[in-house]
Amino acid sequence: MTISISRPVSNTSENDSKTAKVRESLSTRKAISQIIRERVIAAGDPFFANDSIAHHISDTEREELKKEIEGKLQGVFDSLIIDTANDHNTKETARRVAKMYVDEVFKGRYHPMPKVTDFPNAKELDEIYTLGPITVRSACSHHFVPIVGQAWIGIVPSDRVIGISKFNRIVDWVMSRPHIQEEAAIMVADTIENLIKPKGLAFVIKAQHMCMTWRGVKEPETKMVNSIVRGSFRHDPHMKKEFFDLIRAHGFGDS
Ligand SMILES: Nc1nc2c(ncn2[C@@H]2O[C@H](COP(=O)(O)OP(=O)(O)OP(=O)(O)O)[C@@H](O)[C@H]2O)c(=O)[nH]1
Repeated sequence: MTISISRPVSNTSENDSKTAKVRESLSTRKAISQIIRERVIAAGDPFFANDSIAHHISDTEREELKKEIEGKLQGVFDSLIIDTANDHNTKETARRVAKMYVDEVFKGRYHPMPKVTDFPNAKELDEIYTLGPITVRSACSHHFVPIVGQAWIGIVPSDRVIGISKFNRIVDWVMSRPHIQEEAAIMVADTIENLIKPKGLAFVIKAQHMCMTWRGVKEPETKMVNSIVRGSFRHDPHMKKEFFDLIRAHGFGDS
């Protein structure tokens, strides 16, 4: 008796060519960071560490970008000779750090600005109001370690006002990028100015840089303070003084 066993017919040369095509497309497919970078360059937009590139990235691409960053960070941990395959503490660290960069500490680069509703300045208020302290969290561009501090805002409104919580949201969004403090202050001031075009705008930031406390000179006390004054705060010394007196009364200068 002859028993015949039927097997699926395997067309080896056809399969080989399919595999080759998949390999080729994987090897020639651009990394998502490259696709986004080319888009940003084509638009003529800057992409320094403290620039937002959120408007060039879709939600799906952001997820893909995190995967790419995770792979690259894994390479860093491999080069640091950490046994991430067996060390229960660092097994998922590449994924965690990629997510932390894109969705949390640097979300001001990859996520759009929070929605800000503005209202008419119905009573035509043209006195100073101040807001603070606003907790500031950022990271320095030089070492990628935290900058932590406080900020105060002074406004003399024109015809539009925004809800006060939106100032905290804007500060958080702008600061959530790698920065140097001087440029961060200018960027926050520019963002607020573009939104409500106030008659006067003051922004003061006081922060401690972990690149100076945790490493380097290891100086635990030094804080950097810088201020931006525009419009009526710049032209009128009495208004400027009133602003600084007001924020001093609300904690600026206490430590
Ligand atoms: N102007 C300014 N400098 C900053 C800021 N954040 C960090 N720095 C400083 O940037 C400098 C970078 O200096 P480098 O000499 O390139 O780096 P480094 O050799 O690691 O320097 P050290 O920190 O002195 O060890 C350091 O002195 C930091 O203290 C900031 O927001 N503004």
